[in-house]
This record gives sequence, C-alpha cells and structure tokens, in this order.
Amino acid sequence: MELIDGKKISMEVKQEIAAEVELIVKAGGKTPHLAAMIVGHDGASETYVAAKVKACQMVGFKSSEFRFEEDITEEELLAEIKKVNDDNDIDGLIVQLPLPKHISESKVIETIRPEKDVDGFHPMNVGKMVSSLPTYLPATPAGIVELMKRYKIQTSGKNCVVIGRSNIVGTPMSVLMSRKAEYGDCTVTLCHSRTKNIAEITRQADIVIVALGMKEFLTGDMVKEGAVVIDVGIHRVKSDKTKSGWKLLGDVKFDEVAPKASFITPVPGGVGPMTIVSLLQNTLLAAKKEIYK
Ligand SMILES: Nc1nc(=O)c2c([nH]1)NC[C@@H]1CN(c3ccc(C(=O)N[C@@H](CCC(=O)O)C(=O)O)cc3)C=[N+]21
Repeated sequence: MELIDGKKISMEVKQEIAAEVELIVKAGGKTPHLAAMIVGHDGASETYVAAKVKACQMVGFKSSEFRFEEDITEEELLAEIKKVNDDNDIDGLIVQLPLPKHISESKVIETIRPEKDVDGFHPMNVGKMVSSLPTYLPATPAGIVELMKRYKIQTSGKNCVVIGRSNIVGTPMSVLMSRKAEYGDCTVTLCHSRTKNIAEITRQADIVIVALGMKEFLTGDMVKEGAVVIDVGIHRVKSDKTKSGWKLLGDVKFDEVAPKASFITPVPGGVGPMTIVSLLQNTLLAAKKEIYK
C-alpha cells in the first residue's frame, strides 16, 4: 500500500505556480488575484478560506476576502458579485458554499462571470468540461486527477466507481474519469443513494472515489485487493486522543481499507490540499486569460 501524499504534492505544485508567477511579474505582467466571498460564520468555511489566503501568499497571488453576515439578502449578494465581476484587478472569484437557505446557490453561481468562475461551477464552464473544451475544471475533481497523474496511476480501460453525485464533486468527477482525454478513459459507474447492492459494485472497482459525505462509509469488505481509493469526505469528530479535542475522518474506513488498497488518500492530507491548489491553477489561467481571451 502506498499513501498518496496530497500535502506533499500540493507543496510541489505551489512551488511550480510560484515560479511561474515570479516570471510573469518580472516580465511586467499582472499579479494573479483571487477573491473569496463568505457568508456567515461557519467553522469549516473559515478554516478553508484561511487556508486559501495562506496558499495565495505562498505563491505570490493577491487575495481578497469579502465577508457578509448571515442575513445578507440574495439581491445584495448578487450586487456584490457584480461589483467583483466589473473589478478588472480581480481575476478569480469563489463564493464559499453552502449558502444560507434564503439564497439561491444556482443564482449566485450563474451571476459570477464565467471568465472569473475559478471554481468551475458556472453552467457555461460545466458545459465546456462535458464537451471536452478548455475550461476551469472544478477544483476537487481536478485536484484528484492531478494527484493520480503525479503518482503515475494508470486509468485507461480501468473500472472506476464514483460514489456521490453532487454538482461539485461526484458528477464532474465521473465526467473527467470517463472522457477520452490525456487522462481518464475509464469505464465509470456513478453510485448514489438509490443504488442497489453498492458493495457488489465497488468490489469490481480498480479505482473507487468516495464523495457522498458519510463518515467511514467505505469499509474493507467493499473493496478488492489492489484497488486505488480516493477519499473526498471530511468530517470533524470529537476525540480525546488529540490535543485539540477534535479529529478528522473521511468517507473511507481507513484502517480497514488501507491494507487492501494499492494507493489510498488519507484525511487530512489527501484530497483537501489539492482542492486549494486547483483553485490557484485556475486563477493563474484566469490571470493569463488562457481560457477566455
Ligand atoms: N465555492 C466553494 N468552493 C470549494 O472548493 C469549496 C466550497 N465552496 N465549500 C466547501 C468545500 C470544502 N473545501 C475544502 C478545501 C480544502 C480542504 C483542506 O485543505 N483540508 C485539509 C484539512 C483542513 C482542516 O484541518 O480542516 C486536508 O484535508 O488536509 C478541505 C475542504 C472546498 N470547498
């Protein structure tokens, strides 16, 4: 079993991005600028946005945070997004999800200009992805692909099972793994809450990508010997064994699955750090105007 070290790979990619930013700035180009909007005071969102700000600093990007109270109206939030759309200094914008119930996520996503949608959530960019056109790939799936590429994991012709059909992970992940591109080329099965006999399906998988948001869902008996296992889940649970009193668990029962896996991502230190790196990569593409000229 080999552990896929997302922390280490994310550092390597950040160094590559930093080197490129340095060249761009030396040549008189624009410093890439990523903006994040966050509504309310959710703990996990705070951690994530703080990590994003730190990552921007590491690679030499400018970053901005826009914070709003839980009771901001949808109209007000959309107006704020339009301001960022028109701000020529800002290359990329992400609006931290989930949003309070009175705000429509799809309206928010559709208000972000596709040129600045570095999450890759706008229907225009989703459509381009599905059509194999150049676009910003959704951050988590793109990070997973980057990890598997760097560990030289062969995917062509393999059986890939994705568990979870969210717009931000499961659905785009299944698209990326199935398409005929320089990576992917798998036979993909997308499982979800209505799937029958899920263990029977996952036992056929050469690659299992688990993104359903249920703590320790994938158990040892559900995977075959030698499978590649990618854990997208992140759950904070109480623990009396750690200094902070908390620990993180994934969607995979790590201790049972790891001994059977050929490669496996840990939580933390697997997929999470790569999500942030993908946002940086997309922001660099946005600053260079490589997707939308
Ligand atoms: N518009 C939007 N875009 C997102 O990309 C987005 C979002 N909303 N909402 C929430 C999810 C979640 N997400 C994570 C990113 C990094 C870590 C990460 O760095 N995790 C560390 C641990 C961090 C910790 O200690 O909590 C790790 O796994 O090693 C986790 C989760 C991005 N998301």
